[in-house]
Amino acid sequence: MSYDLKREEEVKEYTENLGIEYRFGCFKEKKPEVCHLLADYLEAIKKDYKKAAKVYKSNCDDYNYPKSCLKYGNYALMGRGRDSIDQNEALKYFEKGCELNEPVSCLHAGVLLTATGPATKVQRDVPKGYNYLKKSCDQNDDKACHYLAGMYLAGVPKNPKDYNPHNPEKNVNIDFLIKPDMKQAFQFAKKGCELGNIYACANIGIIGGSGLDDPNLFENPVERDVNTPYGKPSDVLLEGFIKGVPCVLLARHGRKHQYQPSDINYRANIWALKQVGCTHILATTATGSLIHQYQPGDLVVLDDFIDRTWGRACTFFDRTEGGPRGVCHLPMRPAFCEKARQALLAAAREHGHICHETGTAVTIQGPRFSSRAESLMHRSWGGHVVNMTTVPEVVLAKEAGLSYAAVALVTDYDCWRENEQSVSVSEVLQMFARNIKKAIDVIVGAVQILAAEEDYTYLDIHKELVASAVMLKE
Ligand SMILES: CSC[C@H]1O[C@H](OP(=O)(O)O)[C@H](O)[C@@H]1O
Ligand SMILES: Nc1ncnc2[nH]cnc12
Repeated sequence: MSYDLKREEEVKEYTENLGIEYRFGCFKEKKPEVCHLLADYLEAIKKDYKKAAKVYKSNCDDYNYPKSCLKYGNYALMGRGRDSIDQNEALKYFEKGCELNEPVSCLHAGVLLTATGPATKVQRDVPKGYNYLKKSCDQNDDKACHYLAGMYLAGVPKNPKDYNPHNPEKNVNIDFLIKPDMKQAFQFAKKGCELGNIYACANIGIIGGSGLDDPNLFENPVERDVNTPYGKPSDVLLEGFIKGVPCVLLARHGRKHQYQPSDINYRANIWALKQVGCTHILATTATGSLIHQYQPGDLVVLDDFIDRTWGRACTFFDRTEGGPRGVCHLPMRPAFCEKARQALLAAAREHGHICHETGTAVTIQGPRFSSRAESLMHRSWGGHVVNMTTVPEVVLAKEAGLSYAAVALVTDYDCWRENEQSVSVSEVLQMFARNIKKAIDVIVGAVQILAAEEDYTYLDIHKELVASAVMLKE
């Protein structure tokens, strides 16, 4: 029989019949999956939580139906369909659901057994709770993986009262049931992220340029030696957390600054960061100023570039084995991700650093600096700063569908000003060293801002743009 669900009477008749069918399947045919549907029906259509609770409970007790155990556990936790809240009763049902391999039950059992605080009525049992959480994460529950990452990140103290959440250095001598372990934390966060939990992701790649080749951004970083279809990146990746956000650090020129700008494997650098799960890249770059107003020591959040490089591999779409297929004609306006740019700017402002909102970088081939005539020409073209690395890095990050932005530190006035010495390496490095704190403040602040963002749709837009730019003739 078919129903016209636009007509009220027919909707009523349909739902009544549904109830009859479910009752029959549950009580007469004794089918646990139908009993669960009946309880859902009582809950959602009839809003009869007492009856729903009864059906979930008996379907768990008598038929061992895992989803009903989870549901009844939730009812006990919320006091729904019952006279009161009972965390221990909830735990009993979550544990049973977990033993029946229901991953969300494992998550809830694990959280109840490991949680602390005045509202907790369950006897804390961290090893047992850990096993439940691990089982849940192994069964691909993203929240359990994220929760485990948090446990390893901060460590789980034997006595929560000993723990100082505001001053982690004070915790080094306390007893831990689970010791802080960045490697484990990162692995769980990464899995949570791969399973689609954006809070576990916010995997931000940081490319440190000249002067920031080997910064001490993480406690206990984990080194990862990776390879890509395009070869090796400039150095190992350093994985760790910045204030709880999983990040990956890469030295653009290598940690010993062993690669000059045109020898950097930009493709491998970007691919490697994407490969380990980065959704964003924040980069630093030391730059010469091409205008009076941008003074040495200032920061500039780049918003455009002029490409004066040659011979650098500047696309992933070149039929490399393991790389993408097709021909990619990517629009370059805007060149940088506006969200990431705004995060850098906001972080600079928060710290009170002078930071220019926009800037066009002229990227020269190097390794030599510009001649005076070139410098004057770059000025006349509308360039604001000059460096040697933004191209093709920004282009490749965009092709990879990543959110990329760069903060430039002005280190010199290049060589266009009358009666002034030309730029030199020592000037660049000295200036960067004097201002390194600014660059670090901005990166660390932007990481926090980007990770707190709840709407990640802009990342989909980056990916869609790439997809729409590819001509596939295969
Ligand atoms: C060390 S002077 C020139 C060098 O500095 C800049 O490096 P990075 O962009 O990696 O910070 C500039 O682009 C040149 O590569
Ligand atoms: N003047 C300059 N030209 C090119 N790259 C630079 N990096 C820092 N200063 C620079």
